[in-house]
Amino acid sequence: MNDPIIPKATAKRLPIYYRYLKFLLDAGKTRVSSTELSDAVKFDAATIRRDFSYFGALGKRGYGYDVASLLDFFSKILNQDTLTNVALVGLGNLGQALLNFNFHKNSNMRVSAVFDIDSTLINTIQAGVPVYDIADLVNQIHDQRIEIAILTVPQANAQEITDKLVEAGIKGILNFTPLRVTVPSNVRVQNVDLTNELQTLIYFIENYTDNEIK
Ligand SMILES: NC(=O)c1ccc[n+]([C@@H]2O[C@H](COP(=O)([O-])OP(=O)(O)OC[C@H]3O[C@@H](n4cnc5c(N)ncnc54)[C@H](O)[C@@H]3O)[C@@H](O)[C@H]2O)c1
Repeated sequence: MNDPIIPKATAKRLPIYYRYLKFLLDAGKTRVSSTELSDAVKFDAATIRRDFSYFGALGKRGYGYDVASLLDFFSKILNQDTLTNVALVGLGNLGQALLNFNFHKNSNMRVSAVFDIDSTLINTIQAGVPVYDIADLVNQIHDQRIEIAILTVPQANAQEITDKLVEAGIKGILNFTPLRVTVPSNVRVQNVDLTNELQTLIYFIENYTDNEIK
């Protein structure tokens, strides 16, 4: 299926909509209004209506949105129907935490291969996932057809490992290292920086009084 081209900000809100709609469905709710959704997910109702309109999902006045069909639609866009195997590179403090978490709330993606240079970790199974020598990265990722990697190595090794991931055919990298890695245009990098997030939160708390924050 060809995904519709949607604004990045809308795409970022999709998993949040998805989680809440799943919660509603599990709770036996069949429909939801944009106002109810707005209260739950804390985006204003107009934003939600605009977001949904990108998918051709138009709520009916006095009825709202049909939960099951929205969920079905979002799950296709978010690829929830197919299992996504993810590689984790760097099994230190942060890598261990992510591996133990292993996206259990979302049964459609999981870390299925770990890579490290530490000989005490290589060829062991950690949290049910095999740990490979970093020297095998290109071969393993290629053979296992893994397209997404989480990068939790020291900053000094980040670019070198990124280059190997690109060589192996990775399409997306969730980069936790502070380095803004360089990749070719066909590879997407999503940077995660908890310090930034915390600073942003502090800024909003100090500068805004209510929930006008998007
Ligand atoms: N984004 C954030 O909010 C955030 C938070 C904490 C840490 N970090 C970053 O995440 C990274 C990991 O942090 P940490 O505290 O887990 O570090 P760590 O030192 O505990 O772990 C690093 C791991 O990478 C492995 N490693 C080292 N060189 C490697 C290589 N060439 N190939 C494969 N594996 C290699 C090490 O053996 C170790 O297991 C760092 O870059 C750190 O700055 C980011």
